[in-house]
Amino acid sequence: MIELADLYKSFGSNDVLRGVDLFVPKGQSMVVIGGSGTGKSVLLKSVLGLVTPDAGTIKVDGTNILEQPRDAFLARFGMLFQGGALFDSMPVWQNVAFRLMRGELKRPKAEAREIAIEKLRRVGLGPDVADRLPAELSGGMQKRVSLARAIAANPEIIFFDEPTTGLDPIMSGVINDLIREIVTEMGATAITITHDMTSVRAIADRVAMLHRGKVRWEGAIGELDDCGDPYVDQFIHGRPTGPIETLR
Ligand SMILES: Nc1ncnc2c1ncn2[C@@H]1O[C@H](COP(=O)(O)OP(=O)(O)OP(=O)(O)O)[C@@H](O)[C@H]1O
Repeated sequence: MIELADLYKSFGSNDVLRGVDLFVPKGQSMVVIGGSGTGKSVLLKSVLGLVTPDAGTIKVDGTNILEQPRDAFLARFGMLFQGGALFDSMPVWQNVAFRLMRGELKRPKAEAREIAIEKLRRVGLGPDVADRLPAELSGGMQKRVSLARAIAANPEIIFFDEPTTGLDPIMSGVINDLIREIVTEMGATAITITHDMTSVRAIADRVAMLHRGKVRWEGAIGELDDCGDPYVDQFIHGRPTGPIETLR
């Protein structure tokens, strides 16, 4: 369970988060939508400890993680970064096993490799991929490798940052389905940021829309289309006119 309460963050005069409240029940998949620059990444980075909020609390299973050393929390956590963020000079299996080869989760090398190969299989990649370099793979395959890395340490909490950016619609569908399957299978609590409405529908149990530094609407995916909020309605249909101001 992840609970953000009254979260504030400004950069100079730019008030990005202005009292964000968000509750993600254990084992549920929350997708955060909202226009460019509304603070979706800042929100995720706050939970990760990469950004320090100015005010508010972030509780994971009831503990305010802003007051705790972050290491214990990060060990329970997996992340699929936008763009994949693989290490070019490392073979695929070492990318997948990265966190199993150092720090708190360290395993013997042979075991780490075995886990990496098993996770690669889970995302539809054969053992032949293990010793290749990321640059030798297609974008879709790299995304699968990143997904395998995100789940390598069997995390209880997973964040997906724009998981389908740069992929063709079919590969996006494959990645969305994999994310949904894996989150369900692992019983993980997930937060995904995306602009891709197909992803939203494939991945979400619940949806939250950020607008002007607050959660404008939050509800079950089944309620999204008929939620009656004009901001949500404009966003999900991609209408250039409506209450959300746009630069033309
Ligand atoms: N480290 C930082 N220093 C200064 N400003 C920042 C920093 N990180 C984010 N911002 C600002 O915070 C605002 C929100 O950025 P953020 O990346 O969270 O938006 P987003 O909703 O994820 O957008 P997109 O959908 O385009 O990725 C932007 O105005 C951005 O310039």
